[in-house]
Amino acid sequence: MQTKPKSTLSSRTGLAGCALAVALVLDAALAINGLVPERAALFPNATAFLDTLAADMQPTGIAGFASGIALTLLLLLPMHHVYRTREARLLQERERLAAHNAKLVRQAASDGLLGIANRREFERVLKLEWLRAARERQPLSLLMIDIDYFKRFNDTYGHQAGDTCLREVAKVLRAAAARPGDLVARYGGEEMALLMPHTGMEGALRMAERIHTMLEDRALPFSASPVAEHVTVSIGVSSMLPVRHANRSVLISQADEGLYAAKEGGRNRTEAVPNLRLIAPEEATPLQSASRA
Ligand SMILES: Nc1nc2c(ncn2[C@@H]2O[C@H](COP(=O)(O)OP(=O)(O)OP(=O)(O)O)[C@@H](O)[C@H]2O)c(=O)[nH]1
Repeated sequence: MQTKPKSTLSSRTGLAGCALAVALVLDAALAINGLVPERAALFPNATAFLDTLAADMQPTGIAGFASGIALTLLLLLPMHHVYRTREARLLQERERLAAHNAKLVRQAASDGLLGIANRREFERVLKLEWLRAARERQPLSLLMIDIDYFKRFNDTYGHQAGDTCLREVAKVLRAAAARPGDLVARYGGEEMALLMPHTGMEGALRMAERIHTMLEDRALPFSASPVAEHVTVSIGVSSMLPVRHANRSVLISQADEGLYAAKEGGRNRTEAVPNLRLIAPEEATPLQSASRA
């Protein structure tokens, strides 16, 4: 004896699916037989096939509908898998390109030999920091650092040793300038620059002294140097309170002047030309006026 299937959601859905399938098949059969009779004569086998299919669909019921679902899933699952795999591959590729792009940006901004910022990056950051300092009414300082008698160093030890020396000095500068906003850059040849936002003349002079001390401790041998047994540098310092529309190149030219004075004064030393106050007096806060007095 046959038991009646329980009226569950799945059996009702199965029946609905079956009814839909039958309806579709009958509709197709009617279309061939009724709507286009002259053409139906050309497809007697098709009509017979549809009749058989419609007849077959009825007794199979839920099983027919389930197998339809299974067939659909069998087709959809591999498609889903292909889609997910392709999506994962695209994500990987996007991450790889982003990393490569970041590397290119870093390379474009840094000096290939020393691994510090290059001149172009220095100019870019100087512009930003100048405007920021003007907006925030904060001092901006710059050290221009030049290795003493570097031509003689190259002549004595060779160019490769000269390159190593440059790298070591750059390392010392990076170690000395520990604040996140500080920027160490190769300004040209054996001349390097250290830009220090939020730093006044006093802090800049302290930083210069720290560099001399660290180089003394590092003691890179330079027996042919007329000023010491080790590699030394001369440093020019400039520090100012920028205003937005003033020419920022004055920060560089003042540091250059200081550097020239340090060289003239015997090298292995720091010189600073008097602080040029670029901030307009009416813009200064009482605190700044006091610190500048
Ligand atoms: N090895 C090496 N040498 C460089 C590099 N860039 C510049 N130089 C050398 O640095 C030297 C700079 O010499 P000068 O400008 O005459 O100055 P100096 O000999 O350091 O003398 P003072 O600065 O007056 O103490 C030159 O011999 C350049 O060839 C570099 O990337 N590698």
